[in-house]
Amino acid sequence: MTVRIGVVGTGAIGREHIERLTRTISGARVSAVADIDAALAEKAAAAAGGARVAADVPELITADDVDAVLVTSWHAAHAEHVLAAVAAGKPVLCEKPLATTADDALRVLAAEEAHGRRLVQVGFMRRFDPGYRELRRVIAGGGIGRPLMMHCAHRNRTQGERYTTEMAAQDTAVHEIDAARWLLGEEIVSAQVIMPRATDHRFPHLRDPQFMLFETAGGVRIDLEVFVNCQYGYDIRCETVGETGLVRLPDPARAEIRSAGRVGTEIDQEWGGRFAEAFDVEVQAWVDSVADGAATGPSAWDGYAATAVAAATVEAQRTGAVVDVNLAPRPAFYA
Ligand SMILES: NC(=O)C1=CN([C@@H]2O[C@H](COP(=O)(O)OP(=O)(O)OC[C@H]3O[C@@H](n4cnc5c(N)ncnc54)[C@H](O)[C@@H]3O)[C@@H](O)[C@H]2O)C=CC1
Ligand SMILES: O=C1[C@@H](O)[C@H](O)[C@@H](O)[C@H](O)[C@H]1O
Repeated sequence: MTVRIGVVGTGAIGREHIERLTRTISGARVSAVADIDAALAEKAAAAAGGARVAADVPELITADDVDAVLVTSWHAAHAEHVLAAVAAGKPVLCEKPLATTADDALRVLAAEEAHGRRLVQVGFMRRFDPGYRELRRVIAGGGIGRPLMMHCAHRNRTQGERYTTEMAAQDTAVHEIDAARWLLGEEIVSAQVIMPRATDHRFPHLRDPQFMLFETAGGVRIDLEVFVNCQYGYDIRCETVGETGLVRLPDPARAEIRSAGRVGTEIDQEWGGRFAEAFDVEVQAWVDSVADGAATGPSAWDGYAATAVAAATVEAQRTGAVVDVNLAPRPAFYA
């Protein structure tokens, strides 16, 4: 079976996923695309080798030539697009975040549960990265004893003018929020944000960098530096300290260069390069799950829990206080 995919949003990651689906992934093809920017949609359709441009998003989602939906629109539109896919009974891979408010994410949970079968996978691709998988194996296997603390950093080279202070939580930190929940097997119960001196290399409206502090239900403390205009590259760090040792995310394997009196390796510049393998594995697993008729991977519950923590982090940015995260009870459907 070839899964026919409709892509909503043909910006940066939409185009990367279209190329991936067209050249790398087996068992799928992009049959239709939609974007509010018609010129971008036309270009993406051509790159997909003959996909059509849908009249609009609802037409794409309900079309007969679309078996499954890939949502790569802006974060604030995700919940609406996922709800439309669930209403049409179609599997959907939604780039993170699932939503920007906990209430919107809860609407997705309710709709999926009413449908009666899992349809939603959220694009937390770190769960498919070999380094993160190794971290999880070591922690779950007791290799560092009981985890106590986690130190993380999420650095982007630069961010454009559209990027806001809130997005540091909703769009950027949400990766580490999900990864911490997944690595530790515990929910996050509070968030706090401390603002260091701001870099001059940013648009004036943005607070950058930010220190975020989280606590899990079991008392693990997590510190996360989000610095999205660090200038030097795309740098993702994660170290978990346990009672008997620590485990640290490896840098991706890169050849060692010795030249001009120095020894070193190249630093990735963008997310697309750093997580290329993880994206390939993630999207292939999603396509396979659609063909098998049984959703796997990060669920709508994971999307909701991460959104709720990110929303508390946005409140903490504004107030400077420690903000509690009060998750709704986890439905048996997501056990
Ligand atoms: N997993 C990861 O590492 C990454 C995830 N993302 C996520 O992917 C999403 C898209 O990010 P980018 O591609 O960087 O943004 P982008 O701005 O380059 O592309 C988004 C596209 O969606 C379109 N769009 C927005 N709202 C729409 C609507 N209501 N209907 C139809 N089209 C709409 C825009 O016109 C634009 O072409 C974001 O949620 C972001 O968080 C982005 C980059 C990396
Ligand atoms: O998901 C991503 C972007 O949306 C986000 O804006 C960046 O900060 C992240 O590094 C990238 O992985």
